Amino acid sequence: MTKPLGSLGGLEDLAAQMVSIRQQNYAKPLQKAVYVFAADHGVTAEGVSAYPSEVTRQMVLNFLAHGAAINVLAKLHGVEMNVVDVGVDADFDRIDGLLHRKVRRGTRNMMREPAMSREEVIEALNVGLNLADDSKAKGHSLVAVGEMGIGNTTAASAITSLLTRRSVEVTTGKGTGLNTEALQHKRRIIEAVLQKYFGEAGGHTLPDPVDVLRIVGGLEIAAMTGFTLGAARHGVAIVVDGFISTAAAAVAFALVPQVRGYLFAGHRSEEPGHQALLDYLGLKPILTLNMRLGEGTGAVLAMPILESAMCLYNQMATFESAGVSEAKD
Ligand SMILES: Cc1cc2ncn([C@H]3O[C@H](COP(=O)(O)O)[C@@H](O)[C@H]3O)c2cc1C
Ligand SMILES: O=C(O)c1cccnc1
Repeated sequence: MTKPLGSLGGLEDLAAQMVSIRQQNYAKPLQKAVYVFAADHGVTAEGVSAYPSEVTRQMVLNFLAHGAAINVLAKLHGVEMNVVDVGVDADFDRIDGLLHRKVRRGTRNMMREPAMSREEVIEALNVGLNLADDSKAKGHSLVAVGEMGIGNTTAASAITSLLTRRSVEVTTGKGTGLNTEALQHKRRIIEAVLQKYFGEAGGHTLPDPVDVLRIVGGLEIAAMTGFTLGAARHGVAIVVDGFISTAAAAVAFALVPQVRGYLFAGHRSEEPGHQALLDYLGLKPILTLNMRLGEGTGAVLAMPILESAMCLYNQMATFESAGVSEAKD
C-alpha cells in the first residue's frame, strides 16, 4: 500500500487481527453493538464502594433515558445499545427497553458465603451465551462488553488475584473513588475472602474458573464471561472495556484459551488491576485516557479506531495501482 512499510503502526496490527477474525467477510462494514450487563453485589454490605448500591438501579434507568456516558458515545459512533438486567436488586418488571434476564436480586455477600450457587452461575453464563446468539442473529460483527454494578471492582479484584496470582495490593484500586483508608479496608475484605475459600495467598493451584465466578464473581460478570465465549464461538470480534469486563474476559480465556484471538482491549483503565489482566491476556490497549468508568465507554471509544484500521486496509491504493515508486533496497 502507498505508505512507508509499517507506518500505520498499531492500526496495522488491529487490521491484521480483524482480518483473521472476519476471514472472507473482512471487507463488509462493521455492525457495532454494546451490551451493558447490570447486577448488584452483596459484598457492598462490607463498605467496599464509595457509592450506595441503589446507584445500580438508578443508572439502569439513566441508560434507558439515554443520559449516561455510554449513551452519548454509543449514539455518536452508531453503536446499538443493549441494557441487560442480570441481577439488579430492584423490580424492573414493567420497564420497556430493558433486556429482562434477572437471575436473582444481587449476589450474596462473599465475605459470608459464596456469591452464587452453582445453578445461578450457570444461569448467568447462559444469559450471556444466549445474548451472543441473538447478537449474531442480528448481524453484529463488532461487539463491546460493558457493565454496571456497584461493588463490582471488589469482585473483579478477587478474580484478578486468583487468575493472575498477583497480590490483592496490586489488583485492588479505589473503584468509584475510595479514600486511602477505605481502600485499605477494601483490600482487607478481599484478602479475607480469598483466605476463607482458597487458603493462603489464594492457594497454590489455579482454581476452576467457574468456581472463581461462583464464589467471588458477580451475576453481570458471569454473563459477560458467557457473552465473550458466545461471541468468540460465532467468530465475532469483541472489544473489552475496563477492569471488570476484562476480568470477565480473563475467566473466558481461562476456560477456553482460543477466545484470546477474538479480543481487543479498548483502553487501559486507571484501576491498577487492569494491567495485570492485560498482561495475563497478552492484550495491548488501543487507548490510554486515564478513564475509570466502565459501562463499555472505553470499548465503544475504540471502535472508530478499529473501523479506521479496516477502512485503511480495504480502501488504500497499492504502489502498483497508484503508480507510486517503492522503497529503494
Ligand atoms: C454514578 C455512577 C456511574 C457509573 N458507571 C459505571 N460505574 C462503575 O462503578 C462501579 C464499580 O465501582 P465500585 O466497585 O467502586 O462500586 C460499577 O458500577 C462500574 O460500572 C459507575 C459508578 C457510579 C457511582
Ligand atoms: O475500569 C473500569 O471498568 C472501572 C473502574 C472503576 C470503576 N468502575 C469501572
